Amino acid sequence: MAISNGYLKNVFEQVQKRNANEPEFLQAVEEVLESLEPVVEAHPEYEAAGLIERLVEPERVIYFRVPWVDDNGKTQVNRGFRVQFNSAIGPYKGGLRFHPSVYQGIIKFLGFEQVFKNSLTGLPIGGGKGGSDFDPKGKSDGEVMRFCQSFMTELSKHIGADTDVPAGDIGVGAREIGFMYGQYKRLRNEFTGVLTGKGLTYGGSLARTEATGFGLCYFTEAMLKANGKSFDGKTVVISGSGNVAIYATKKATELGGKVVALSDSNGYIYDKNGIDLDCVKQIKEVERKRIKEYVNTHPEAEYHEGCKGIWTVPCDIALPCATQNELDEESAKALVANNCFAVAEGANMPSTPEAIAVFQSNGILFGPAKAANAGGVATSALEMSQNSMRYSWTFDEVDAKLKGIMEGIFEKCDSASKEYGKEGNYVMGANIAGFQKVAEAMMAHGIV
Ligand SMILES: NC(=O)C1=CN([C@@H]2O[C@H](COP(=O)(O)OP(=O)(O)OC[C@H]3O[C@@H](n4cnc5c(N)ncnc54)[C@H](O)[C@@H]3O)[C@@H](O)[C@H]2O)C=CC1
Ligand SMILES: O=C(O)CCC(=O)C(=O)O
Repeated sequence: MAISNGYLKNVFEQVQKRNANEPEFLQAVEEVLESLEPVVEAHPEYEAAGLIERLVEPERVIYFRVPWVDDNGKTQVNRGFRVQFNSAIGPYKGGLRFHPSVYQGIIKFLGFEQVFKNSLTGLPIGGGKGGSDFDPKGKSDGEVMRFCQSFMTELSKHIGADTDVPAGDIGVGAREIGFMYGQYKRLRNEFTGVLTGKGLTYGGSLARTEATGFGLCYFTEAMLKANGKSFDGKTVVISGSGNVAIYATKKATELGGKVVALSDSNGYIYDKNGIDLDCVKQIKEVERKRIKEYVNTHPEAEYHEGCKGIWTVPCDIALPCATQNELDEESAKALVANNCFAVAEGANMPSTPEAIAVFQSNGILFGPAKAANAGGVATSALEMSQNSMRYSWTFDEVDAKLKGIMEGIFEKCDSASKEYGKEGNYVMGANIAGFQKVAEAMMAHGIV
């Protein structure tokens, strides 16, 4: 599909010119603008207000030096970013990613997607994202701490509980959030909900750790139910083995599915008996080792080098939970050939546009990331609410709210797809439903 509406086409050409070296950002913008054609045609006032031109431009991009000293006494310098994309409906909200592949284009694509995702949750949160090209892999706890302290020393000038509330993403888990929170508190002398994903002893929410993976399964369950299907007795393949993949595995199993494969950036494991999640958690969360360790204690399982091969494992339901563009056209065709009937994205933008086209033309139920993985940020917003109230809900209370939010998101995607004559196209549904609230707020605020 290409953009045919003249106004949107012009805007996209301008975006291409201005961001020529940021292919991931262009990919994310193009998909949204394609979806918005019927909405923009129904609302000529958006063009008059330059709404789409403003929507594709971040409100603010912060780029900073992060110097730190390694265990050998050598000074290292990384790049830090925070993209405050859109605050029309609430304070900027979105994770921080620490990975060597991070550059401005990755953070901009993530920040842009976050705007629509956060809107879909129905909660008052705007969109932002940040991170660094720092690689926590192979670093000591002391090195990670010194990096996090340096990163927060600059970031603290730009964030706040009512301004911008970062959280985790790839490479940023409980350890990193703890170090950053400690530094923020020390610099500002404030105990405040400035980060989410915090530890339970200092303001974190129960169920935030599980939320993205659980939420993905709640969304998928709602999508399956609306189409007369369920997880029960189904074979499931999940890529990644980090926070999202681990808790998606847990919930998919609780819902009756059998998860037979997981991966990391080196390769994938296949266990026909169903993945032993305690073993994966020990390898990934405690020992911080590679997924191939799994076969040492599970000789009946297989390990294969290279992460792309995971999509050739026969399954009914596929949940990509690793990283952007990990599932390409060839992988999508392999899933179709093996009779996979549903794909839902736990990672951000894991399927290439060509892969999505394969799913859609083969009638595969497809839950796009903005909708399907919104459970993490939704629960972060619940953490913000609990921090403001100086109160903590129980695990079951948070989990029940999360489930309700994910079912609500599916409903929004489904009804927007129907309203615009594209029933079952949840990509369009998510983009349109996420856009509507942001657009109305931006129109109300005038040209800002
Ligand atoms: N943590 C959260 O709450 C949320 C995360 N996400 C997205 O979910 C994805 C995963 O994030 P987390 O689980 O939080 O990160 P994580 O750092 O806990 O885990 C990432 C996992 O993906 C693996 N990985 C990285 N590149 C890979 C590749 N090319 N092939 C296979 N595996 C690969 C890593 O080895 C690691 O196991 C990312 O796209 C992130 O943006 C989306 C919504 C919320
Ligand atoms: O919990 C959050 O604020 C952010 C989660 C996130 O980074 C995401 O939704 O991609």
